[in-house]
Amino acid sequence: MTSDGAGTAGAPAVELADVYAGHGGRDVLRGVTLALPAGTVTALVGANGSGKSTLLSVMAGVLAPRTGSVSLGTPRRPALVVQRSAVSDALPITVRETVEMGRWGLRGPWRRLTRRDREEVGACMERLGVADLARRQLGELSGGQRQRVLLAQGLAQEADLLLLDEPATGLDADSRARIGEVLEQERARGVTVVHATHSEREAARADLVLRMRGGLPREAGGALAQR
Ligand SMILES: Nc1ncnc2c1ncn2[C@@H]1O[C@H](COP(=O)(O)OP(=O)(O)OP(=O)(O)O)[C@@H](O)[C@H]1O
Repeated sequence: MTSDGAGTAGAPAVELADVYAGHGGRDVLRGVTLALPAGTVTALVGANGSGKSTLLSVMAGVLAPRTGSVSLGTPRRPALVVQRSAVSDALPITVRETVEMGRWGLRGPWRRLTRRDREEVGACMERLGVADLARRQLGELSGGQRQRVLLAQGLAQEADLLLLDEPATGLDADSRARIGEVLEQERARGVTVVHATHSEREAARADLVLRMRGGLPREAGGALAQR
């Protein structure tokens, strides 16, 4: 796979070179080479099990490639927002505490949050429409509410690279629209966004579409489809 737009929209935010990676000794990604331009939105599409989450984990640095290299164009850590099903219902934690955890990478877990941290946490909850749930336990929320809280936590990290695993799957129309707006806002701020999706409509709004098949992103959506 190549990303023809890499030279036109600035330096790559993330580059993979001949990456093989997987789980339990079985490769899911098989020779992935790509460069995603900074400040763009990329949609990752493909069937269940095609490797979208695996690719996001490799970009986030939480899954090491067996071979090949991953380089990020920014010294700041990327923010990875996992699917809500990957987070235990049993965690005794409130919505506000969950979003505050997004600041730990900036402050460290045991340091008091600053006023600016608290303001940013509040702003992120507002953006995702979960501010009125701040005192509720994460485990007692609906799936869609929890997904929005996890995205708020991702935003609170103020990362340059935002990696989202199906952020809008299973959400109602209003919530999907809200998340679409948030992705646009992040892009306008210069953040590079990569999101896995099963929605062709959501994918059509992205600058670049990568279709996972056979362990490779097979298609670049006709190079970088500038909007
Ligand atoms: N932690 C794990 N341990 C073992 N195998 C895994 C693990 N995570 C994923 N896999 C396997 O890796 C393959 C790719 O999974 P991955 O979750 O990356 O696909 P996906 O495209 O994100 O799927 P979906 O659309 O269902 O979320 C699948 O065969 C899956 O069973």
